[in-house]
Amino acid sequence: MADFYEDDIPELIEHSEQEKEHKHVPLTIICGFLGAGKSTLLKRILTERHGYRIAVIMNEFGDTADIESKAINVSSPDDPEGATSEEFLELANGCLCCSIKDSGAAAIEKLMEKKGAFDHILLETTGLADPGPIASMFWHNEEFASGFGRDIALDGVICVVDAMFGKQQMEEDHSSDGVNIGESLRQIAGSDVILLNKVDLATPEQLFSTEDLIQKINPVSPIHRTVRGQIDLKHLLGISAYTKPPPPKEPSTGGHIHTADCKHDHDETADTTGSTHYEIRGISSLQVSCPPLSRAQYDRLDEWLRSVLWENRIPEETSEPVADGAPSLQVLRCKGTFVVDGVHHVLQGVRNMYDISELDSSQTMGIPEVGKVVLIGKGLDNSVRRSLENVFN
Ligand SMILES: Nc1nc2c(ncn2[C@@H]2O[C@H](COP(=O)(O)OP(=O)(O)OP(=O)(O)O)[C@@H](O)[C@H]2O)c(=O)[nH]1
Repeated sequence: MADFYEDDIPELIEHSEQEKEHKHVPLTIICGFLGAGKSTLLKRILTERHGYRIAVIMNEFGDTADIESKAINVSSPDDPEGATSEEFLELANGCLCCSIKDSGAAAIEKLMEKKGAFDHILLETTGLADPGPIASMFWHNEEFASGFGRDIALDGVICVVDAMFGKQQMEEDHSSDGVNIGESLRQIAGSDVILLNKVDLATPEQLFSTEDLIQKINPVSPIHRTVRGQIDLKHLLGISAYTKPPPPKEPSTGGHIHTADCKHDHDETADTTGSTHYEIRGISSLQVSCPPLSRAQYDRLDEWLRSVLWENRIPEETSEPVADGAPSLQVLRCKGTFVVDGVHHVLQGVRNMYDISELDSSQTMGIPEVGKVVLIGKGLDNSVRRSLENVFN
């Protein structure tokens, strides 16, 4: 799959009224660390009675050369051995299992011919570690959206993390050398929900320290502790992560709230504005409070985002800072909510695409006037934080 950074600068997307009314099938991407429990989660979804009609695509996506055939034996009364699950298999619980030896795009095209037989698509990205390019494809890719993709809407990205080995996997990620961002870190950064799975095998200290690390990388996405992927599907499906404001941060299941009394490390700096900055192995996250904005400040914020997301530089810098051939400032994911002239807005971004939409008053209950902007990526140091804060001054 082509590197998104090599593509031309995209246009900010405008949505027509007709497009807004078009009924889409939501799609959820599942990524996760090796052996973390992705297949176990999918098998559970395919075999349990949950009342959802879900189509699951189990395949390596986007790689037509060497497609991994994923052996999940899904049995049903008609097919006790799961022998025919390599094509389409309609299961007793209403799920549609789609495990075809074909490119992911073709699989989805075939699936969409059965539109109406299911109401949600789950896509497992087995061999493809970084969910970002796939999320970009389903989210506002004009070329894709003019084909069968126009019937699909990206609902969210889920990352399954091994509670026992996840921290070690992140710390040993060899590609996180300061220039390239490690794959496991990209998965955490690009996800909207994180399942900390296999908690039955981990010690309380392992759970806390792994959650702590995940939160440093991605401070906005909820973390749920699971055993064999057991979780109410309402936390995974229908979350509208790309249209709704980021959820208020809840403590992970298990209830660990970070305080000054914590025994484990918090490599974070906080200032009086409520901004926080975390950094680990080449990837960092930046969270900046956003006061109610005037129209002029909003325009400045839009300009700032274009500079950072499209040109990999803050406006104060005249050229893109480069480290060993790669931009030293790169944003993988951004989210935000803020008020402009009394109207709530939501910012969503995947790599260098972003979208700012207005919320109507029915959606703004409980959302505070003081908003926030969260960026996750590389090179998000104090100069970036100060530059963003200047926009609000
Ligand atoms: N004890 C325990 N074992 C689990 C849990 N979840 C999954 N497993 C086991 O862990 C192993 C790996 O699980 P999979 O679901 O195959 O993991 P995966 O992420 O699909 O693996 P890859 O596709 O190879 O990356 C299997 O033997 C599962 O039975 C859990 O919560 N607790």
